[in-house]
Amino acid sequence: MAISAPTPSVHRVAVAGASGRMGHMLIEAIRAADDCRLAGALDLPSSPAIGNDASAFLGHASGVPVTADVREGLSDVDVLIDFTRPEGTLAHLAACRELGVGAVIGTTGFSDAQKAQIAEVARDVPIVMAPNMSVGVNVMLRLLETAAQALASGYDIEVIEAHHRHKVDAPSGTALKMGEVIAEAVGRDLRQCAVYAREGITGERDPSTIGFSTIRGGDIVGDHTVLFAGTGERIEITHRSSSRATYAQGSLRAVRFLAGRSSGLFDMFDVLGLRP
Ligand SMILES: NC(=O)C1=CN([C@@H]2O[C@H](COP(=O)(O)OP(=O)(O)OC[C@H]3O[C@@H](n4cnc5c(N)ncnc54)[C@H](OP(=O)(O)O)[C@@H]3O)[C@@H](O)[C@H]2O)C=CC1
Ligand SMILES: O=C(O)C1=N[C@H](C(=O)O)C[C@H](O)C1
Repeated sequence: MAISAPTPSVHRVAVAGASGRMGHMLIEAIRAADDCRLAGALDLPSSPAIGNDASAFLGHASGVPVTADVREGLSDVDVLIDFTRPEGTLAHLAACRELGVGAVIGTTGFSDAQKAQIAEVARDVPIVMAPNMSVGVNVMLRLLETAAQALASGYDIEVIEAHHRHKVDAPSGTALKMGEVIAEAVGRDLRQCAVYAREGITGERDPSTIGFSTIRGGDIVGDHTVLFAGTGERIEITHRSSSRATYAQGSLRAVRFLAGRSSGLFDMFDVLGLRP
């Protein structure tokens, strides 16, 4: 990890997916932060927000128009925060690489090949990527490691997640990360042991599996429970988000973390000092 430019006092931040649920939350959080300034706002050409002031929804003028021109949107920027879709994030990252702009990636649903492309871009620009930017979820990931090591045999492990009706990927990126952390802690390979659906005559549960259940409905912001079900007892570890503000605040912590870094792929364990 190379150290380059001095840490700027005000971080110039662009937001991709500027009119999405997280885009709005991020623009609001940037406005409230003394050390960050909105410096770019990207959205799809089909978005009705194109050409409007990015903060118009707050009844405020930031002076930053929403644009579909990625290079224009990144022309005066230190870090891009991207909560969009995998194909959008990858297109934005190509421009970040060209322009030397860092990235905070919250988008979920990447394939392994797409994750490898992101790692490749991180050789040239600094990137924080995490399926969940909240402090609580990242602390829960550490708790899960401990619990899974202690409960590796005799306990059936199930990951249950619930999200709003608009979510397009399943299981959530957070649920998958929880599965990965648990699988590693108990010495299994998630690609071999994950069970994503059950229907019909499934047979008895294979104790080496990690099961996933997905609920979609209403305006649920994001709930994750990991169940360790033994004989005569069960442990449930749950995180519930009641506001997207935690994701936005975590993203701004990631922006600050990237200042002065010139390359490397990091996650929220690095940002929050939770790396073992
Ligand atoms: N890491 C974390 O902490 C969190 C991660 N997420 C993840 O962030 C992502 C976005 O979530 P959310 O804000 O709820 O979603 P929304 O659908 O509300 O917002 C997505 C935004 O991205 C735009 N967009 C869609 N496709 C593309 C594309 N191909 N290229 C560029 N822009 C695109 C949308 O434009 P349009 O509306 O015009 O389609 C919209 O502005 C999801 O992957 C979600 O799982 C969400 C919350 C927390
Ligand atoms: O789409 C969402 O809303 C969320 N997505 C992330 C995920 O897939 O884990 C994080 C959070 O749960 C909200």
